[in-house]
Amino acid sequence: MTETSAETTRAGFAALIGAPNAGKSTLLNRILGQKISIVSRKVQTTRIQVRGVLMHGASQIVFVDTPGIFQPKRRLDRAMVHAAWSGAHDADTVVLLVDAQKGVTEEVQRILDGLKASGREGAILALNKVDLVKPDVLLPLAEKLSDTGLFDAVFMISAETGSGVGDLIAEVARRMPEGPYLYPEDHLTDLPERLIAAEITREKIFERLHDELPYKSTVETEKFEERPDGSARIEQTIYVARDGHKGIFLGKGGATIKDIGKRARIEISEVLDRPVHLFLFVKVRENWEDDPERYRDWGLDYKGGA
Ligand SMILES: Nc1nc2c(ncn2[C@@H]2O[C@H](COP(=O)(O)OP(=O)(O)OP(=O)(O)O)[C@@H](O)[C@H]2O)c(=O)[nH]1
Repeated sequence: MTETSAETTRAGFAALIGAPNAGKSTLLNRILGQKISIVSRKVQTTRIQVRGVLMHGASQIVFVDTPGIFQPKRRLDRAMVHAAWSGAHDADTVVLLVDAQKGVTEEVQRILDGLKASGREGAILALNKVDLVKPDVLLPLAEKLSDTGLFDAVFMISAETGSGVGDLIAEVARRMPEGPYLYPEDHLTDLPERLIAAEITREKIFERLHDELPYKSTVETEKFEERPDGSARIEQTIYVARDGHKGIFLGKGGATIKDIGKRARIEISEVLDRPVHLFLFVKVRENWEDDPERYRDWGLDYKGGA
């Protein structure tokens, strides 16, 4: 090696895997200290692999936030699960996040089986949401999971409060392979800003509308213009599956869409760190879930869902 710097640099990929709602997005947002991955109380809100880059000492960790792994039924679901597993497969380190309150559910068991089948050893186990459970529940759960032989480190964390997260990061950093940095040091995410903006609007839709409707819609940033005054002009379309859904998204006198737009604009402007003018449109596009183009936009493999 011709390394001349005093300290050896390390860089690699860490995949966060877990059942839907385990807290992957919350953890990633806490680690990176900025909102980049959509968080919602509803399951399966992460459709794309969001990468965040963290510098920790001389280590650069590229985090991959995978869609929750669940039993897939529809094509889109299958593509998401496929993306989650390939994220884990390509990573240098895998962190399995388990909701300590729920314990080893059927979904968790399926992931354990998948990990075992992949032949991967030495994953990191992070028992999350420890703020919600008593210590006497945690220890037996940690033991039960350790007995699988799949993990060589266990952490008890709360992605919500940050407790234990520092130790987890230090361990991930330690496991990164030696090598040059993969991204510039100040690089936070390789998600293009237009995609971040679309994810934020999608999150506001989830907050404002309930039941199945948000799942049956998608948001795309159609135009993203930097203006001379330093602000950004963003046009987004919310695609809905049926004409009947359009009215619900618009609301009485356009009240619903206005509210979604206002909340989204405030947050997009915060995250992008400049004033934002946001224009939202609602359009019907039947079968948007079966359009290969959309899958590419989300970083998913259309055939992965075949
Ligand atoms: N009390 C508590 N709640 C948490 C913690 N971590 C996550 N949550 C909550 O759990 C819910 C799910 O969190 P997400 O981060 O969206 O979960 P996810 O694993 O990314 O979910 P998918 O996108 O569906 O795969 C949210 O309501 C979070 O606020 C924690 O440590 N403590």
